[in-house]
Amino acid sequence: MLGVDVPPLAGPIVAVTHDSRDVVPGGAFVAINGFTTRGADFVPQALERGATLIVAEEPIDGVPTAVVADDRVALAALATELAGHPSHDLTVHGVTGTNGKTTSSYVLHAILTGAYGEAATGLMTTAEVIIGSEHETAVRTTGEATVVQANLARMRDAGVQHVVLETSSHGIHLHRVDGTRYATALFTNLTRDHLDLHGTMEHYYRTKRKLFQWTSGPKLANADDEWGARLATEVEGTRTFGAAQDADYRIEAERRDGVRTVFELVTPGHGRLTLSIPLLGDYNVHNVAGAAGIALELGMSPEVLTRSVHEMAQVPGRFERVPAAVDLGFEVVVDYAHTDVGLAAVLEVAREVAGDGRLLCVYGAAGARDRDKRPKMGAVASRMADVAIITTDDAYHEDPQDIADEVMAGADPANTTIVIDRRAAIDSALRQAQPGDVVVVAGKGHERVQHLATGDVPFHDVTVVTELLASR
Ligand SMILES: CC(=O)N[C@H]1[C@@H](OP(=O)(O)OP(=O)(O)OC[C@H]2O[C@@H](n3ccc(=O)[nH]c3=O)[C@H](O)[C@@H]2O)O[C@H](CO)[C@@H](O)[C@@H]1O[C@H](C)C(=O)N[C@@H](C)C(=O)N[C@H](CCC(=O)O)C(=O)O
Ligand SMILES: Nc1ncnc2c1ncn2[C@@H]1O[C@H](COP(=O)(O)OP(=O)(O)OP(=O)(O)O)[C@@H](O)[C@H]1O
Repeated sequence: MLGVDVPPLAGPIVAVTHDSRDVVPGGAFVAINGFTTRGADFVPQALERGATLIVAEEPIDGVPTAVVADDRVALAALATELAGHPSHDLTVHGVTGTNGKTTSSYVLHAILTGAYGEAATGLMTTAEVIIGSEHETAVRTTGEATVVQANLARMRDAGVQHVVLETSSHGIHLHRVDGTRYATALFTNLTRDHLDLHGTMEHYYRTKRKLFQWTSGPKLANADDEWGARLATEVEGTRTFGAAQDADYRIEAERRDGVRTVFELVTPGHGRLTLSIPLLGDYNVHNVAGAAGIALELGMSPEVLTRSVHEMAQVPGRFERVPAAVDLGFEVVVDYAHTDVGLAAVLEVAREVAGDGRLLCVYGAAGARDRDKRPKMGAVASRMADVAIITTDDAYHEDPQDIADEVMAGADPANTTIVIDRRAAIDSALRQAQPGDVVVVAGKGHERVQHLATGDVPFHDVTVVTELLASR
């Protein structure tokens, strides 16, 4: 299976992992040569925990080792074999791109659920893993191969038929989806990101292109994105969606209808469809158009498609409206925007919804990464919101006050204050909100934990907002 001779084994391998802390007796440990540490250093721990097979790129002194050309390829091969190649029994839909993967994945999942029923569908995204009616919080966008294969196997065993798999470029590049057979592929867009892993945009693009090269069935790329347009010319059988005149699935006549968006999708096989979606923002029209295109390419009826997107639930933590606020006459929106660009996008849509009302924004910058964006976020919030409250995001090992001060450096003190405690900051915004106003709580979206130097604490913005409103 690994293409190498393995040392004699006492019995069959019962499990595989790349993390010595997760080794079980009778399991295999793949010692990965990581970016920061060497898995080989943890072989003694793996053996202590009962590993009966050690796999590595180099022989390990004194330990019978199965030497492989690529440790991550081997990890995926073992994981896929142990899970029994579950993707071969499923229809797997891959969604990739820099932005919009999670939202597009939810839309496609909603359409597939509308067509085949909840029990027949599954989803793996940044926000959640869904197996039929069961929802679990996800850890990564695209988990390790062991996680991907185990989840696919659970879905197969539960009777799921269609799985939407959000596929990050890390997932592709680090072989987390090797062994997964994709039936369809959707590409949302490509913008500057993850260059620490890829080095160049060209490498980033080529990594995402692999998903399309692996997929035999329907493939759809965003014609309004230069990389998407290129993808359509480079991978045979790829069709396009977007507002571009030559897009196969063309977006037209987009308009906002309260807290919904209505648009027309001009399709190659079913003429002009009118879609009404509970999502706002031009980018979400693109996310729906791509997912709708895949569904139609699969042969789904336009009626099922139209009904499914009309009735779809909100996407967790992506412009998620908190119902409890609506009764009080204002809107509270929880969003995952955690960069200046993301914040500007969400505030632009929120401003439209607010109309003559005021826009209040609670936000913060994460610790331990990308300090440049902090003052930029401060500037965006001050410019676009009427009232801005800087608070703590995931501070990690940093002092939240230091981060807030750096955000404040770009903000206008005339409309910005700092409230370090996130619950108190949200409470302050809610207390100031009047009927007609919109409060945006940005940064953590679907997340349920806040990472602080003092430890992890449970924190879920939607829950906190709901609790605070209930206690009024
Ligand atoms: C940058 C990146 O992707 N890093 C991944 C990489 O880490 P690494 O090479 O630094 O690992 P390492 O710390 O050097 O450790 C080497 C090996 O020793 C093992 N080890 C380590 C300690 C120990 O006690 N025992 C042990 O066995 C580790 O499990 C690992 O196998 O290999 C690890 C094992 O495969 C991954 O867990 C890790 O993902 C980290 C956690 C991560 O944060 N990844 C993010 C960036 C990511 O993948 N994000 C994308 C989404 C991107 C997006 O679209 O926004 C995602 O799909 O989630
Ligand atoms: N098609 C799109 N184009 C540009 N921006 C988008 C698009 N879709 C969503 N966004 C923005 O990106 C944010 C994250 O959206 P989403 O979670 O769907 O993307 P993602 O690619 O899955 O990112 P992540 O994996 O970090 O969740 C949204 O809150 C929105 O501000």
